[in-house]
Amino acid sequence: MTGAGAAMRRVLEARAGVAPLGEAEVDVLAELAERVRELNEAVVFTGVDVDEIAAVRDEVAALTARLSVVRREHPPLAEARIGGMTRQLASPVSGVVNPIAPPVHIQTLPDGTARAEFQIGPIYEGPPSFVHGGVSAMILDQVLGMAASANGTPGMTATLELRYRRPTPHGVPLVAEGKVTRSEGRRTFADARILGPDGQVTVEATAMFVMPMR
Ligand SMILES: CCCCCCCCCCCC(=O)SCCNC(=O)CCNC(=O)[C@H](O)C(C)(C)COP(=O)(O)OP(=O)(O)OC[C@H]1O[C@@H](n2cnc3c(N)ncnc32)[C@H](O)[C@@H]1OP(=O)(O)O
Repeated sequence: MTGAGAAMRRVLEARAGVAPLGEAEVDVLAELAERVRELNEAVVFTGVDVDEIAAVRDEVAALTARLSVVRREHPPLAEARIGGMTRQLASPVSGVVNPIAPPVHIQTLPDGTARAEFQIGPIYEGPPSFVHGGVSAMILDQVLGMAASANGTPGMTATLELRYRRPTPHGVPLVAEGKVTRSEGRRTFADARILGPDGQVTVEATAMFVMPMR
């Protein structure tokens, strides 16, 4: 087997026998990830002296060693179900147990819209006081992908076109929403956007998803 479809099928088969995380485990890992997000921001913004930074560095290394005593072979794609959708716990965008995820909690509505109300912290800054354009793209890709999945036509992102209309501020409430516009065979097209706190569109996106065959 070759291609993305075959590769993903192989991985899914390998993971098929792995028990999903229980809710208690998800909850405590999500709390740990939240503490690490706070740590990430503290690292970026700390003003303590060099000796204190070195001491914290060593403590963090010791904590990493403790967690690594037992290591999973695959990221936890726990199949806890919310609103009929599989939760991607380790997603770098929406995964609650992934400390590099903002995270953005995306819900799918009965009309097929994927929607998230979220806030981006200052460590995702690109231009001063605004969200990095790549971070906006990442969030929109995930929203679009979830809309495609909710439509019953999931796929790999084949194209993603962004139009940055206005800068997206960080540290304020934002909304991302997307919906499938049409589906043709293995191809699904969807539109999405990010809205600022004033309700104005900051970024628009159009994507095409292709369900891989090979
Ligand atoms: C579970 C909970 C929630 C889940 C929610 C999940 C959300 C996840 C969101 C993030 C998703 C990602 O990051 S995905 C990762 C980033 N994307 C990738 O890595 C994709 C890499 N590319 C690929 O693997 C491949 O190129 C594919 C799968 C896109 C297409 O390969 P393929 O399966 O062989 O398809 P192929 O026969 O070539 O093409 C099929 C049809 O689509 C057209 N087509 C294919 N690619 C393109 C293209 N880039 N631009 C235009 N058209 C294209 C072809 O012309 C053809 O049209 P016709 O001849 O039929 O007319």
